[in-house]
Amino acid sequence: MASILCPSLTIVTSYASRNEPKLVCKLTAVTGNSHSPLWFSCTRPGNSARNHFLLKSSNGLPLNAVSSNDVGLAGSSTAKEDGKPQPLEGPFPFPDSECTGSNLSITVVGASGDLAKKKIFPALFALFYEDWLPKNFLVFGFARTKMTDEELRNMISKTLTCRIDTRENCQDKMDQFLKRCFYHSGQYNSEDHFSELGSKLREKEGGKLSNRLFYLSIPPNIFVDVVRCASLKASSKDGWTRVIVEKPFGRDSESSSELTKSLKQHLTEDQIFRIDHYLGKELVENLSVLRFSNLVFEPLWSRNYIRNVQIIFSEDFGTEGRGGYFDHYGIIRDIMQNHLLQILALFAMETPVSLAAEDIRNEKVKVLRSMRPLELENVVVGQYKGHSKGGKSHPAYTDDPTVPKGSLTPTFAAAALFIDNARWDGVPFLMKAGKALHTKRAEIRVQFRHVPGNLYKRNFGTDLDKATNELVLRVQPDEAIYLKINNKVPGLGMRLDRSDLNLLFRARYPREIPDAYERLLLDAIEGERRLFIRSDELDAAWALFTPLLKEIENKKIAPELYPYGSRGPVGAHYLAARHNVRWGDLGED
Ligand SMILES: NC(=O)C1=CN([C@@H]2O[C@H](COP(=O)(O)OP(=O)(O)OC[C@H]3O[C@@H](n4cnc5c(N)ncnc54)[C@H](OP(=O)(O)O)[C@@H]3O)[C@@H](O)[C@H]2O)C=CC1
Ligand SMILES: O=C1O[C@H](COP(=O)(O)O)[C@@H](O)[C@H](O)[C@H]1O
Repeated sequence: MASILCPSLTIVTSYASRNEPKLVCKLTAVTGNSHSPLWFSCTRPGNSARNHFLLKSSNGLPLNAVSSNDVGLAGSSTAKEDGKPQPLEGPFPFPDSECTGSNLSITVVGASGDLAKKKIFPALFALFYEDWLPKNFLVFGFARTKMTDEELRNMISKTLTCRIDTRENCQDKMDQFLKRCFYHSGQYNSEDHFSELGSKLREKEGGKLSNRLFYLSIPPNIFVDVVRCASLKASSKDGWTRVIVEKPFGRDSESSSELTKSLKQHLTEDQIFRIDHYLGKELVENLSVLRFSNLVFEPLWSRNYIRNVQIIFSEDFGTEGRGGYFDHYGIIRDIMQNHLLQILALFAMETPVSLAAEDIRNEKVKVLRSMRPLELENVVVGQYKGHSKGGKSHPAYTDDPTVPKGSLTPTFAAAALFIDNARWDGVPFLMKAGKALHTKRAEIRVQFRHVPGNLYKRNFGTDLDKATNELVLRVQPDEAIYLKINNKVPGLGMRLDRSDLNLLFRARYPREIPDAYERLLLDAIEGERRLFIRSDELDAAWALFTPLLKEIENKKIAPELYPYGSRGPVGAHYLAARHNVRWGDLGED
């Protein structure tokens, strides 16, 4: 029995959040302005647990409703400056509901590129596969490369995968998905070509109300052209238009604010979704849950109990194939200024007023603005050199033909940062990021202070640091949260040992963890901005790093060379030692 009473009852798009149990759908029926919650069984013919309508977004706003912030382009928006959720006032449009038959069109600009193939199309398919996309959706690829729809489908099909636990209908689902994929070839700065795209979108949308999402998976020098052409010629006339922008968002404060200014000539801030895919990673989402929903952590979350925090990123491969891009940016811009700094801000923020996007982003900005300017003496830079191991030889960074000979661009950096506020005064936040290291890993390590007057002091030997508790959030691979504690070795003597209280996600939750791009695409579709970067966050992040980057470049600081596949430059250890810190990842492979 289908129990969605669509046309006869005006139902606000207040959907059960994707984070809530899916078997119960809470619908809000509206008569005039009053909201009367109703409980519906969401059974549909041939239903499965995943076939439910998703009836409330996680920020409490009507899911997929066209917010007044979204409609139209710059100038026509009535967005409130503080970005607070708008009060719920009827009547509400239902742009993505089955009730209105409205349409969602997603255009991947740069569809022929690496990121599109590797991440975006597979993430869209995964969302479709798991029934997260609205009933009427279209995917368009746009790029200069000449391709037919069929060729695009063929290209995409090579990277689609199904969730392990529900493999049965995989091929069917792929076929259904690919039928919704189309391609248009054009120049990125041609209004005519975007006008053609707009016509094709209209034709496929079949006159339904349309919401349009553009994903800019292209080099940054063409962002503004695309936004101009798309907003003039291919934006939605009756629904929302949103644009996901990939990093890099400039390479310093000036270029970043120039980019923001140019984008805002065509879009309102609420239409711009600046993506940082680390914010979409499962364990980064879990950081706030761990802290704010467990009594045992939040009281310890300050200088009173935390000795230092380490945010570590390493890759066991070099810039293979991306040397040209990378040399213009370097590891500080590529990883630290965005991914690691975003994690730091989430880690260190005060409790937000609510989980609403603006409340969280307000707190993150405060952290970024409280940070002490980064000094060169608190930074170590490195670059990998060629190395042979086990009969295999690995090239140096400067062996990459797309990298200028003699390049000083860092492929490794370590930094000590400080937040000059009451909670974190004096606590070193150490960051380390590097390519071509011995392992691939991203983690957050929290080292706690020594136990005052520790009764077991003499059982630890001379190195009390080794006996302090350490909390580790392993973002990847093998997502885990573990806490290092001290315990007694069983037996008649009193020997102490260190063990892990270990939540290994793969063991506890056998289901595959969604890719970060799935979460972020879905959020953009839902209009949930919590995991996207607001322009003032971006300004604060650049304000912190720009003077340091300029100093490194002006002074032509030579990076310390480290062998491909090693643990990076020793300078990183001296830096940590100067702040009485020992890198927590040293003892682990
Ligand atoms: N690849 C990755 O893992 C990651 C990428 N990013 C960011 O995502 C965006 C896309 O990345 P990626 O897919 O690797 O980029 P690509 O270099 O693969 O470029 C994407 C597409 O843009 C077009 N293009 C490339 N260079 C130019 C140019 N100079 N002028 C005009 N068009 C060009 C090409 O399409 P065509 O020739 O058909 O028009 C290409 O297929 C970039 O901003 C990147 O920084 C961010 C994180 C990770
Ligand atoms: O943004 C980037 O991220 C990737 C690493 O992403 P991950 O999800 O695979 O950890 C990095 O390789 C790339 O240089 C950088 O631009």
